[in-house]
Amino acid sequence: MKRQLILEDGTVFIGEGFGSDIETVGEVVFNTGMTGYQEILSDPSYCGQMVTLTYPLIGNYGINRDDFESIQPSIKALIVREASDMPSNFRSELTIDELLKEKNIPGLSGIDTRKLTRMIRQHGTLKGRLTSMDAEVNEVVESLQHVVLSTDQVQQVSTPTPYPSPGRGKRVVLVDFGMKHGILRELNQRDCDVVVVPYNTTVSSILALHPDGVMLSNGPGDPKDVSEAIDMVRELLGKVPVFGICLGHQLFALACGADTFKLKFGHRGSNHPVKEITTGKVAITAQNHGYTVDPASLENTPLHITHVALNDGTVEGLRHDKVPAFTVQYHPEASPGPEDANDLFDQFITMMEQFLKEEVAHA
Ligand SMILES: NC(=O)CC[C@H](N)C(=O)O
Repeated sequence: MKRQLILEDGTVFIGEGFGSDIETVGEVVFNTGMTGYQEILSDPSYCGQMVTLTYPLIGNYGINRDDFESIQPSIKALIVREASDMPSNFRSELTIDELLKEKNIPGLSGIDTRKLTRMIRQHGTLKGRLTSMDAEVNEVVESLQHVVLSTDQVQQVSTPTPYPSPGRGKRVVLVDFGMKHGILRELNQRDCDVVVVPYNTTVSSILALHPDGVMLSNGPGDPKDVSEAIDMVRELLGKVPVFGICLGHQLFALACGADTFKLKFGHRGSNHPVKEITTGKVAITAQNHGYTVDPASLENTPLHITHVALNDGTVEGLRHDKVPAFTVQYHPEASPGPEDANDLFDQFITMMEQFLKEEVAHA
């Protein structure tokens, strides 16, 4: 059935509906990955966003059991050029239409996603409503101009209670701001004894778990909306090694006195080159973020930049000068995307080992 995407600037895209037929409002963003739609649509960092994919054919290898990045996808809508209803892959169990119906997520296909992406690149991300053909465009545009998008996405996707993911190696408390499964997978692969905790866990509750290190996960929304986590990170620094990814990186920067701001249209894709400053080494990375750390705000902080984005020069990695803590804006857990930066998890293990040795030496 026909369905329309109405943007806050009055642009209307008419296409074919698939998935659920509910109406929805959200921030429209684009992702440039050529594959990885299953991981993208289940990445909790997209909570509250309608995602358009620039690659034209989506769903052609189906949906499988293994590639989800969360149990309950939280994207508002999926917007594609063509949704395949004839997937071909030995792992495929569902079509993309079947998955979106099951998860109550609406989809729109058959629109010019290149045009939509160019508009977002020109104007910045836009609010939009995906609705039936009955909706009156002027009324929707008027209402979109007043819509305030939610600011509690982390609360919506974080685990409500702690849970273990046992191992025999280093004890890592993983603070879940909307964690992708990939982060847990990387820690488990290194035999870490992981305890996943809610976003608003206090430092004393974290330390009561006797962690060797703390991981700050990725997550949706503006990092400034999670002020309790900023205070928590500040208090944690120096007591235990810290590694942060994406939202975790932004919270670390804010906790150390730096600032963040919203990019015009963000970085979302699987092929973003990032340079490590000390070695000059370039990694092709998976990214999904709308906010970034302001480099000018780092001046009077104990932080230095370790990585930069080669596309636009924005900050991609930070390290604390005095205590064991480092973070990256990109996704070393990949899923989807290249695994070039995977060794950051090994660096975290080394940092925890080093910290333990120093503690023993000082005891
Ligand atoms: N993937 C993430 O953790 C994203 C962080 C933050 N929500 C942003 O958009 O910048």
